[in-house]
Amino acid sequence: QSVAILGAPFSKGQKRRGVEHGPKAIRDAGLVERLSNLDYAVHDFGDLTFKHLEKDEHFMHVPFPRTVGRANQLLSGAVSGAVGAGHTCIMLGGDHSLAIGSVEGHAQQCPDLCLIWVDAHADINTPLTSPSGNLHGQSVAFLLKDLQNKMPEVPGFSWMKPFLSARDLVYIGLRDVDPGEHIILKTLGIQYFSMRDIDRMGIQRVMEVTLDHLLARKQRPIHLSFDIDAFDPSLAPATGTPVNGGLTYREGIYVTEEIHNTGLLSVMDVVEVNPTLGATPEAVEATTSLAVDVIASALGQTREGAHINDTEGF
Ligand SMILES: N[C@@H](CCCCC(O)O)C(=O)O
Ligand SMILES: [Mn+2]
Ligand SMILES: [Mn+2]
Ligand SMILES: [Mn+2]
Repeated sequence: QSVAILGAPFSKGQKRRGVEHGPKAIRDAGLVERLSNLDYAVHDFGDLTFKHLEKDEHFMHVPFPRTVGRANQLLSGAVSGAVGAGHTCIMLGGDHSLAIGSVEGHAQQCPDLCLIWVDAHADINTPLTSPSGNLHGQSVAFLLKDLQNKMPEVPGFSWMKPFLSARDLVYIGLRDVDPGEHIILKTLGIQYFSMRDIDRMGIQRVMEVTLDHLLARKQRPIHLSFDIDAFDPSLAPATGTPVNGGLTYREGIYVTEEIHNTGLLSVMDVVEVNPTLGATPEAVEATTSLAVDVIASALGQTREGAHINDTEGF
């Protein structure tokens, strides 16, 4: 069992400073040690170096399209390489625009992958529907084949083409969806579980239906794209777009335990941790240690404990 850690210190998918410090903050919360204790061979590939392109005019109201596109092209190669080398890959953001490169690179190795998007937001705006222009709210639109007749050619993204089918995607945690996103979710018939659905069904049933929807026909690699703002802001305050009424700690851990138990997790993104946005050092620490907890849970840490055969003293 080997896990590769890839840091992606990148923030240009949105306008707030600080999210580029996410990878270091998550590492400083003890990620490598926690994973080593789980019996993984941990390969920390360090942080990617992203170039800020000089001339990078807006595309419509979309800022930094070429910088974001280039960053994702670089990340795609790194994720493809890590997966190709046989590692389970943990991508540390950085803002959620990084999922474009992460999922694309994963799909180069695993074209039949399925995507579980855990987030308060759908991140499925096109440049034409986006209220902000920020690319971290448009990531999924760049991945979906079903949206291509609705997507303009955005400068910086000519290196990729959409590969994902709407039926291979499930959302968990939605509670702040724009009108343009809602019509896309409905029109494409995308399977989603909003916070209301979680309230009605309970997280156990949500995971049952999610994994059945994605895996019943055929077992295949899972890409888990986990936006820390899926959690309630009381648990993850140090993030750029907090929304009240999010996942409890136990719901988030249950999601990752169930994904681990499929044995199919191949790449996990953990994004939108912004250590400069915590009101106190304790708020930052709560957010970064939560990120480490969900990664450890996705990689097999269990709440009931675990042992190896010749456990000490028994
Ligand atoms: N839907 C909003 C907010 C996106 C939030 C991005 C990330 O935190 O999920 C937008 O498109 O600007
Ligand atoms: Mn900074
Ligand atoms: Mn997101
Ligand atoms: Mn979000």
